[in-house]
Amino acid sequence: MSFITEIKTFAALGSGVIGSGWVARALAHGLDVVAWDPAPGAEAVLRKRIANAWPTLEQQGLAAGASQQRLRFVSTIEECVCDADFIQESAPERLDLKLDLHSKISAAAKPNALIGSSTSGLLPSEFYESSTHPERCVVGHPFNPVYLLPLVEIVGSNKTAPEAIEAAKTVYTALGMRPLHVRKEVPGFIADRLLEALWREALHLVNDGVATTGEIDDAIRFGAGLRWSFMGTFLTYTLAGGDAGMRHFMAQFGPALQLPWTYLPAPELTEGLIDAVVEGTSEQLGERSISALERYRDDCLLAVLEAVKTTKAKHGMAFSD
Ligand SMILES: NC(=O)C1=CN([C@@H]2O[C@H](COP(=O)(O)OP(=O)(O)OC[C@H]3O[C@@H](n4cnc5c(N)ncnc54)[C@H](O)[C@@H]3O)[C@@H](O)[C@H]2O)C=CC1
Ligand SMILES: C[N+](C)(C)CC(=O)CC(=O)[O-]
Repeated sequence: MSFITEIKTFAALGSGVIGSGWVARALAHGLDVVAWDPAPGAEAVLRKRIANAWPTLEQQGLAAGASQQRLRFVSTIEECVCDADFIQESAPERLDLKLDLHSKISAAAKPNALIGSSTSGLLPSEFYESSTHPERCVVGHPFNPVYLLPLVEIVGSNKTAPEAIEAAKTVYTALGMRPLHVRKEVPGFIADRLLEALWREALHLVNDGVATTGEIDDAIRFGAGLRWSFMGTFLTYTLAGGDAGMRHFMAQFGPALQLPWTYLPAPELTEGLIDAVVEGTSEQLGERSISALERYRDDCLLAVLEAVKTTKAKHGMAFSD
């Protein structure tokens, strides 16, 4: 089985937060992009989002021929996918919607064009159930902002060909990403399972009046958040065990896992909790607009990515090591 891995035309279905991020990444990599989104006014919103991200992408370095003008917005699913070499769906997270959409996308697509879904947690065996040529269908779960963060989790369904996983790795790598194959099809995959555990505990802390949303964000951004950009929890805790390493760490801190530090089940999403979270984050946002905050986030991420890259190079490591 062979799949297209030399991509000239990238199709994006759904152009919200994530779909627009894919479009920006693909355009910055010098591809032609065809996009479709059924919402009224979606094209204008998409072009505005791309324009907001473009200065960051220019700073990072555009591929030869990269241009915002190479985006074509079309009015049907079929027009969007029929000539595409690679297809990425970023539609709302609803099983019924994705099932229907993928049966239409896959019927109109070239049979050897890979199809990726941005889903954060739906299972590909379920929503690719009625797809044509399901052997080329995968999840390609990205992280926001898609045009800067390299991680993409690749998850196959029970019908995905192993060659399609390898081909998807090739395509996403060519788009400047760092693919991670999630070998078991589990809800939340790897990354969201971790992020959700943190998010759930954060909501408990707000709900219990222990901390405000700003204080919790401070606890992340001045501590573990800084080291997470270059070292994961397992290696970090190996260092926390001193010269004796992880075995000593487990002996010293393992028993704390039995203490009631975490709640595990999520708190009930009462109106009170929702208000506390919305009010807390509005205060954190202050007078800044969402696009100003996006530009600020992008500048910080560029600086962190550059610093990590330079430092890894000093240690003889590639960025993806
Ligand atoms: N927002 C996030 O942080 C992340 C979201 N994802 C995943 O990306 C996907 C999209 O999420 P967002 O971009 O956040 O949502 P969004 O709400 O920002 O965008 C969804 C877009 O899909 C469009 N849409 C509505 N019906 C559609 C249909 N039938 N076909 C195609 N498009 C349709 C909407 O008009 C909207 O523009 C979801 O599967 C989500 O789980 C993945 C990673 C992160
Ligand atoms: C909130 N979310 C589950 C949609 C988040 C993601 O899937 C990844 C991210 O960008 O944090």
